[in-house]
Amino acid sequence: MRLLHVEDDSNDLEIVARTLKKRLQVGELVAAPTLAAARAALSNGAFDVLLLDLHLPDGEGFELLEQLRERGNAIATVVLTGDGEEAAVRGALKAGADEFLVKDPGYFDHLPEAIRTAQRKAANKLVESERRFRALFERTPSIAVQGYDRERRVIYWNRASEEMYGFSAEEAVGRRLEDLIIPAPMREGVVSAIEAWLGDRSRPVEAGELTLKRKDGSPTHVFSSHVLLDGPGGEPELYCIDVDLNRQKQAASELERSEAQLQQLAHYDPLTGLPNRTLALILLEQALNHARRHGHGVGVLFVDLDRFKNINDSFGHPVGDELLKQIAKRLATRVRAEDTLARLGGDEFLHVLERLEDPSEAGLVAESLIALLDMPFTLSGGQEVYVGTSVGISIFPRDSDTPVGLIQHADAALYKAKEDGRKTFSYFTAELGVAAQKRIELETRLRRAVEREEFILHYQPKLAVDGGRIIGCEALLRWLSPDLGLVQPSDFIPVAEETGLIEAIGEWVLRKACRQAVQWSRHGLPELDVAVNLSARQLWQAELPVRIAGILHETGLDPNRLELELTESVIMGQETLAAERFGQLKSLGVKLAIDDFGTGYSSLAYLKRFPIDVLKIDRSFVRDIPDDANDMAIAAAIVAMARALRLTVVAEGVETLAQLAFLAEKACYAYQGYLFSPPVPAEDFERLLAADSARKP
Ligand SMILES: Nc1nc2c(ncn2[C@@H]2O[C@H](COP(=O)(O)O[C@H]3[C@@H](O)[C@H](n4cnc5c(=O)[nH]c(N)nc54)O[C@@H]3COP(=O)(O)O)[C@@H](O)[C@H]2O)c(=O)[nH]1
Repeated sequence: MRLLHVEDDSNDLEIVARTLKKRLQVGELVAAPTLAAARAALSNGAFDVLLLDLHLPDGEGFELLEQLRERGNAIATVVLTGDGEEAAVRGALKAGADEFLVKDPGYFDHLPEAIRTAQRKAANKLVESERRFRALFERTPSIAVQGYDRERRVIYWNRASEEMYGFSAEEAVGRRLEDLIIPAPMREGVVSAIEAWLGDRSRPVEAGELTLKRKDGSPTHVFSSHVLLDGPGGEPELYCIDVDLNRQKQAASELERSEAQLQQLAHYDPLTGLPNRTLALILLEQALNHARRHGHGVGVLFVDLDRFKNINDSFGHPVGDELLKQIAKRLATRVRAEDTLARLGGDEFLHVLERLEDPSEAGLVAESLIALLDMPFTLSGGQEVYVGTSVGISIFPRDSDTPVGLIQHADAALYKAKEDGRKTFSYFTAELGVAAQKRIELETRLRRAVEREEFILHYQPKLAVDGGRIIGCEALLRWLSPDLGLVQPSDFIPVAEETGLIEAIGEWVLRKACRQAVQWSRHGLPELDVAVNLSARQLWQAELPVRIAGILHETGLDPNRLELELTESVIMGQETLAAERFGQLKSLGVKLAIDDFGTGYSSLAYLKRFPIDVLKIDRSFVRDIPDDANDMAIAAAIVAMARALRLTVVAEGVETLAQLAFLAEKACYAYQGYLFSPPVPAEDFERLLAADSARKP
């Protein structure tokens, strides 16, 4: 056993030496009267036991304990203290001492026992800390720890090192560092840096990024840190701690990728790849700033597809998506490098024209976009579909100087373009702004009206031209608004259509009319047909047939007594889809009527394609009978055509006896109009019906 006794009292040194030689197997006992002497002794060789007086002429014993701890030196240490130095003892034990002995008069006698206890504790501590650190090093993933002896031979190689460098611990232990993982050009430098460190501990090998090599020769990027420790017997051991930068770089690039993905999702429409509304607003803001600096205009084109919803509802969303992609691609062919094309959502696109010299340029672009989308699209299923386009235009700085304002105004102009008959464009005007504001207010009120069911139905009788008996009625919607009073359908149905509220309202109308017809029958009145108007949006609702079937079932109305009125314009340009939808409705057993006939195609071939039961002559052809020969000819032709096709023909808007006489002469089957009665509330209609049924045949 080698023992170092650090003590400045020569008397004590002598007695301790004598005592220990007698009672312990001490091979060598080195006395150090100062801390400096102790440090020198420790650097010249390893000791098994340290006896340390805490108060020395050149400092406190704690300093030595700290130094030993830093170097990982595990000498069994007994501190020698004066009486009453409990705090110092606690500090020494904390700093790494294993045992203490108070220097009272007989303390020499207790020294051997204290040394043995310290040795036992130090050994246990070593075993325990070794176990902990081994487990830690072994289990830490992606931190490779390797230990090397003075000759740079591997003495320790943890699991992460196996993974990082490809050598198993078995393969690595005993081999030199430079032969394992150091690329040839670095070898000399690494060896000399380590040699220098071993020779002078104040010149450590710097930590840093290195490119080392794996077993298969491939490079690996690591951040390498190094420590020099005293091994058993005081031999230096070099430990390298390498962090895998490949993984970190991979993680960093994954993070970058996710961030880019997030950016993409936040700013681009995933379907078309075009900028979305958020990015469109940002780009428009930039365009406005640029325009302000250079004193030119910006055109904002709100592009909206006509009847896209029909395609979505009829062919399904995947087909709708495919079409939108094709539309986006086609639109993109007209976008100049400095301009922006964005998808705002649904079937709405935004085209921003920068460097606008004159507002008329925006109109020219709008015209070309409308023509571009007017050409058919061929879907992957082979279907050829047509979509019309309408465009609303606003101009910076004339109409607004904010992105939101410009988009809102372009939207208001779009509304006007749609009103003007679609496939057209319209510029924003101040009057449109007022109209748009009014529309928004109406929309808010209408939403409330749906929730509160502020609607009622009026019924207009349909009469046989021959004999004048009531053969049916048309249910016509009215809105009893608490703020606006009685609102006519022409004042709110377009907004209900635009906003989709018509779907809920239309369902209410159907249910109410069917229920009413059943109620009249229950009151003993004749069983009449009841006609209900269906809007375009309702017709293309995918679930419409199921809904109607449900209402018929729920109310108990014979399907044959329900007549669905559709205008010609709903069908125009959508003949294939319409034929399919009409077939579905017909299979429910209901009747189908074409309303406002004569205002659209009005062709025989077209009529033959659809399973129609009733033709209604638009009142514009009836109004000027008997003064307008042309209208009379048209009305007569429609009656003849309907009869040839065995369709029931009904003339609308009959106000005079002359009109009725004309219709009778042409053998028109039925009529409705103010001549007999305007649309009236259910109770009034019931009275009309009761009076009619009381009439003699
Ligand atoms: N989708 C739905 N649309 C509906 C519903 N209810 C009505 N409507 C649509 O509103 C349009 C206007 O309806 P309304 O103001 O009720 O006008 C009807 C009659 O009052 C009017 N009429 C009837 N006879 C005469 C007449 O002799 N002279 C004259 N000037 N007007 C008359 O015609 C309208 C009925 O027309 P039609 O529907 O074409 O048969 C209306 O056109 C509906 O489209 C609804 O529930 N859903």
